[in-house]
Amino acid sequence: MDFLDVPTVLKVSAVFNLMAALAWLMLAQTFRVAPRAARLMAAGHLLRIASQGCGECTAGWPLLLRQAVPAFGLLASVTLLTLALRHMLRSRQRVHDIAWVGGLGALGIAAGLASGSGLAPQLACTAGVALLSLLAVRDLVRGIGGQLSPVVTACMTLPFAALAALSVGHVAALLLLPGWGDHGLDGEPPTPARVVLWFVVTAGITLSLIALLIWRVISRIQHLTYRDPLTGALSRRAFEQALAEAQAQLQRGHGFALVMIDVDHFKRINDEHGHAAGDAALQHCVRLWQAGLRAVDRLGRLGGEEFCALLPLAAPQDLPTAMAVAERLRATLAAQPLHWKGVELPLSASFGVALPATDDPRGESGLARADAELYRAKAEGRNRVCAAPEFHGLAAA
Ligand SMILES: Nc1nc2c(ncn2[C@@H]2O[C@H](COP(=O)(O)OP(=O)(O)OP(=O)(O)O)[C@@H](O)[C@H]2O)c(=O)[nH]1
Repeated sequence: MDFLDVPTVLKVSAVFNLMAALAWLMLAQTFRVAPRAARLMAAGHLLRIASQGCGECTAGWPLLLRQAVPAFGLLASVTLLTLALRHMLRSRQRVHDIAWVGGLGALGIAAGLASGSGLAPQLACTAGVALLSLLAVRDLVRGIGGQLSPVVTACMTLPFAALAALSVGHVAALLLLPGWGDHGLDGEPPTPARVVLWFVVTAGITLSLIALLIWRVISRIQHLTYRDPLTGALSRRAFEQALAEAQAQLQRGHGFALVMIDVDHFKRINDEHGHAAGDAALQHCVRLWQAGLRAVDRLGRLGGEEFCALLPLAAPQDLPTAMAVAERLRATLAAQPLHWKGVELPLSASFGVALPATDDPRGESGLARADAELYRAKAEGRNRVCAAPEFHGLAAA
C-alpha cells in the first residue's frame, strides 16, 4: 500500500467521522428520526476521531496520554455505537451487558495504565471492542433476522463481524507477536493497511446503521399505511388487499373463510363511559382476538366497531373449523371484561361466518354473505356465531 500514506488516510477518516457525526445530529435535531440512537452515533463518531489520533501529531504527548486517549476513546466509541444499534433495533433487552463490557474494559485500561504496562491497556481495550462487536452481531441477527432476507441480514451484520474479527486478530497479535504492542507508543505510526482496514470497518458500520434507520422509517410508513392507528388491526384498505390476494389463491385450491365481527351495544359504552372507554374497548377486543388467531390469519377493522377476520383453511370447504375459531373468539371476549378506571365493563360481539365464492376477485360476495350472517346473529340476540347454513362448499359469485 505504498500509494497510501497513513496521515492522509487518518485525515480522510477524521473528515468522514466528522461528517457522519454532523449528519446523525441533523437527523436527531431536525427530522427527529430515532433521536437517541442518532445522538449516540454522533458521539461515537466524534470519539473515534479523538481515539484514532493522527500519527505524528501525538508523538510529542506524554506516554501515558498516548496510551490512554486511543484506548479509552476506541472503547467508548464502540460502546456508544453498540448502544445506538440496540436503540435503533428498538430492542427490549436492557443495556446492562453493554455497560458491563464497557465498564470492565475501562477498568482494565485504567489498571493497565496504572501498572505502567504498554500491553495491558491495549489488550483490555481490544478485548472489550471484540466483545461489544459480538454483542452487536447477536443484536442484529435477533432484531432483523426473521424480518429481512438472510442476504440483507448478512450484509448488515458483516461490518460488526469484521470489527470482531479485527479485534480478535489484534488481541492475538498483541499476545503472540513480540513488540506489536509498541506500535504508535514510540511515535511509530501504524501500517497503512491497518489504518485503511479500520476506516473501512468504521464506514461499513455507519452504512449498516443508516440502512437500519431507513428500514425503520419504511416499516413505520408501512405500519401507518396498512394498520388502523387505534387498534393495530389491518386498515380497511390493507384488509381488502389481503382479501383480493386470498381470492387469487382460492383459484389454486387454497381456501379461506371470512368472519365478520361487530361489537354488541357498543354505542352504550360510548354514551355511558365516554369515547375514551369506547376506544379502550376496541383495543381490548383486538388484543384478545389477535392473541387467539394464528400468524397467518388476518384481522382488519372495516370501520367503527366492525371487524373482519380472514382465516386460511387447510381444506377449502372447512366451514366447521372457521366456526370453531369464531366461537373461540366470541367466548374469549365474553369471558374477559374490560377494566376501565376501576369499573368492569362486560363486552360481547356477534359473528357471521361464510366461505368465499370462486368467481369473485374482490371477495365482495363472501363479505356480503358473512355480513348477512352477522346481522342474523344480531337479530337472534347477539353474542353468538352464525354461519351460512345453506352454503356447502365453494360457489360462483
Ligand atoms: N369510541 C369509539 N367509538 C366509535 C368509533 N367508531 C365508531 N364508534 C361508535 O360506535 C357506535 C356504533 O353504534 P351502533 O352502530 O349503533 O352499534 P351498537 O351500539 O354496537 O349496536 P349493535 O351493533 O346493534 O349491537 C357509534 O356510536 C359510533 O360513534 C371509535 O373509533 N371509537
